[in-house]
Amino acid sequence: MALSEIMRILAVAVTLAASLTSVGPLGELTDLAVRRIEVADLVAAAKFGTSQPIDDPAREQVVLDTVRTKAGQLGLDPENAARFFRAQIEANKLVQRGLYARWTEHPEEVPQHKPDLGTEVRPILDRLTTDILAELKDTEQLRRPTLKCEIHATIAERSAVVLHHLDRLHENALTEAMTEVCAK
Ligand SMILES: O=C(O)C(=O)C[C@]1(C(=O)O)C=C[C@@H](O)C=C1
Repeated sequence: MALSEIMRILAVAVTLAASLTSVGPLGELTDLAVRRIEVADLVAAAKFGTSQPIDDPAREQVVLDTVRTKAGQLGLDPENAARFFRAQIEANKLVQRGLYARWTEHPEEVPQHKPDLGTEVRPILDRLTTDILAELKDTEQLRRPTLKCEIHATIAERSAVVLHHLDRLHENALTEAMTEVCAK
């Protein structure tokens, strides 16, 4: 097979992989939870080796207040939305703690680039808040405490682990993040 042919097939494969979402009606919401978990790596990189603690209750309050306000504007139950985001925050902290432990033991794995929390990382989390709320709205009818929802959540979560090549730390964080998905 000619090299140009191989390159063409590779390009198609990469495009397909990039456009894939996790499986089922909760796939997109699950992928957004994964993105938020992956941003935890940046949060950890920003904070590690500084005096800024992993737990920042004031920032959590800001995140959750924003969630309640925007959820209300979308016609979502503000407290349910806040509960979902509390799980996202717990998942984020789980990753940060895991990476701190890893980097303390293996300092050579500490990222070279230290992003700025305020100007680089939190704006990404803020954009994800908007995207996640829109997806919570889109999946509102399905997300009830039913077996059907639990099955879709499990399918989406399992496929996300494979699709995004999550290691055990990020897989555990995703499980944490999805605890409230069917608890409408
Ligand atoms: O913004 C931070 O400092 C974070 O660590 C992120 C985050 C979050 O998930 O939104 C997680 C833990 C903190 O307590 C506050 C917020």
